[in-house]
Amino acid sequence: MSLALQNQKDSFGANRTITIQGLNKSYGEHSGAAGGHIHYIIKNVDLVIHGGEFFVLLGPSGCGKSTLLNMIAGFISKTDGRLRIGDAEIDKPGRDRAVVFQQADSSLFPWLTVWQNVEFGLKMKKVPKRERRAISDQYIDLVGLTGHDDKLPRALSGGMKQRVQLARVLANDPEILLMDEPFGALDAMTRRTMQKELVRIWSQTKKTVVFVTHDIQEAILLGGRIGIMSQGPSSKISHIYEIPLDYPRDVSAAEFYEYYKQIQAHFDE
Ligand SMILES: Nc1ncnc2c1ncn2[C@@H]1O[C@H](COP(=O)(O)OP(=O)(O)OP(=O)(O)O)[C@@H](O)[C@H]1O
Repeated sequence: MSLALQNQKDSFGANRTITIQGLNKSYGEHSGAAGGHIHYIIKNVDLVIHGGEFFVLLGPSGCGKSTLLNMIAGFISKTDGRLRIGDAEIDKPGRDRAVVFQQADSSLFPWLTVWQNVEFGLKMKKVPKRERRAISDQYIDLVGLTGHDDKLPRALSGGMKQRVQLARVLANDPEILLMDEPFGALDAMTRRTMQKELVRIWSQTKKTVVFVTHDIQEAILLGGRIGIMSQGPSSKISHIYEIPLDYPRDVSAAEFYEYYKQIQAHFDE
């Protein structure tokens, strides 16, 4: 492991803990027969995500997973409650967090090559060119894109673009990676490859990962813990499953299927 990655690995700890207490999000106030009520998207969310853990938010479509992730990102303001990283209350985006979106296309600059996209944030931070190149090369290598440095995004497959997005985010060295169904637009085989790669990258960098999905199998493949969000409105974390299986995980293993059945039954209740 390179020195830069080792340093990142050594630097995580309690200051990266995400603590959420009584968090509410509502949009607007609507009149009702009883004289008015507030429409809550999420209500009374309590959750602690530890520094360095791989935490999955799993729930049905529209329950509020992206809303919660975007609140942690600082893109969406809370209505009330507490949301902290370490001791700091979150009320805006910060360099400690980065978001990986489902559509890599909308986050990459089409006129920049792979390595220019990856080094972009470093350039904005005025990191010297030689250092930028070294850091970019390191992350291009980490995501398995060595040899594709000079290609433009239009010459890449969907999976490769998602790797570029990941390398760019990692090059900025955020402490927390917020991933919103990042593999949702990929075909099944590429998706499986990317899931394996993400586990490998996470185990090397030990970033805190908060990963949103509505796919139970993906949640069990990736998550150290899985927080189940209830159907909205007024969604909350209804249960947390610990998944103590070793990585890489085998979807055909009996233990894997046991977790699948338990979680499926949770949604069928
Ligand atoms: N700006 C907004 N104003 C009003 N309602 C909103 C706004 N943004 C999101 N919502 C509502 O909040 C709810 C939760 O949306 P969100 O995108 O967080 O769900 P999700 O679980 O991520 O869904 P999916 O899995 O389909 O992406 C939805 O009912 C949505 O219509």
